Amino acid sequence: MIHVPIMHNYYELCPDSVSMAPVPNSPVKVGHIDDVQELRKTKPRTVPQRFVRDMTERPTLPTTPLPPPDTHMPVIDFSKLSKGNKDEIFNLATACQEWGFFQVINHEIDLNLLERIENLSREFFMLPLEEKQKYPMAPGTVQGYGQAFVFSEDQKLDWCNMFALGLEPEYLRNPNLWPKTPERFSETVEEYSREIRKLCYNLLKDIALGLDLKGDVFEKMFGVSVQAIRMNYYPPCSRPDLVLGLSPHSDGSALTVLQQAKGGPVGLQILKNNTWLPIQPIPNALVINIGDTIEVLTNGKYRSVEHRAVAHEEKDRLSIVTFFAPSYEVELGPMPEFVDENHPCMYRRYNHGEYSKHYVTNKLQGKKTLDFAKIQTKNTD
Ligand SMILES: COC(=O)C(/C=C/C1=C(C)CCCC1(C)C)=C/O[C@H]1C=C(C)C(=O)O1
Ligand SMILES: O=C(O)CCC(=O)C(=O)O
Ligand SMILES: [Fe+2]
Repeated sequence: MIHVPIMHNYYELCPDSVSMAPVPNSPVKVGHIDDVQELRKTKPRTVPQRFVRDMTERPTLPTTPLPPPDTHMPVIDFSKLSKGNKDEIFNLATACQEWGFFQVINHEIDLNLLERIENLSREFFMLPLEEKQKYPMAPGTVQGYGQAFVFSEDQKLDWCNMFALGLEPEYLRNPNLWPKTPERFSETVEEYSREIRKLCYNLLKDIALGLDLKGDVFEKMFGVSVQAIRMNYYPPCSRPDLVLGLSPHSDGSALTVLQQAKGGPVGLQILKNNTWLPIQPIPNALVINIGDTIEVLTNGKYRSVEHRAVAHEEKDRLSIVTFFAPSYEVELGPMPEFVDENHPCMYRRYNHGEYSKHYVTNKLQGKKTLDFAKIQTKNTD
């Protein structure tokens, strides 16, 4: 039996993969990070320089009319998957291969639960700053209230406040970071997480079937899966054309589940055919995306797609994101089913705990984090 300590920061978060011992802290100098909600309260017409992106990074903002229908993210009907509908499994496989993203409707999660988590998340972000700062995200760490993925004083900041918690396995939890207000916050997070976990296992089963694998292959492989939740709050910004809500990245998970709060503006954009495509939310649907783990396991057949969030001039936006990943003890690499002479092995084998440590100790920068696992091919030009 392995005993894993309670982990409070990113160095401790991933124990040494061999000894499972925590590795010592390292101070990270990130400079002053303005709280964007507080900045917004002063309604500045200019945004602080630290949020202003270089020209090449500035967003293209959603235009009217909206993009044509063939650029709409696929919609998967979970009630059909539940009945074992082969056509829907095929649609899911196509969505994973061609988009890396899809929206799930009829997901069987109580809409009242989605509404409750949304309301409680919003209530949390609306608390006074001093209250939220009782659960601080320490510099360089990813849990608590603040800005994650900031590692230097000159790094540009996202126009976003985050609140994140590690949920499973138990050792990821830091009880000091679980808010006492709003009331029922913690119980609702627990209930929500159980439902999302079920959805993830079900989707992984259908993803496996769509790949001609056994339905339980991922569940068996993942061991005691890692699960984390992050609430992202994007206040309105007077210059959304200059800032990013969330920097471009792919998710280091196997699957990510994104709930976009009702009534919010379009904010999520995914990189498709080298163009940033805004995603129109479908009411009550959940957005699912393929993370780096599935890209590696399928040897790149299914890819984790780069995405980002943009801010809006007048409206705020709230998203609730679940990251679902294998146990940190699991060794990953392309499955033999996806490697042959036409599909050479593109990723090395590695320990997911090591990948996680690498992921959370580097800034979000497109798909750069996955270089950790890529086998570098020689450039013959
Ligand atoms: C953008 O992706 C993330 O923020 C993220 C972080 C997840 C985590 C927490 C918020 C707290 C507990 C640790 C954990 C790293 C899971 C993505 O999660 C992915 C990335 C890796 C790697 C992973 O295992 O899940
Ligand atoms: O808020 C969003 O739409 C995107 C969130 C996201 O990509 C993330 O938290 O990893
Ligand atoms: Fe993401």
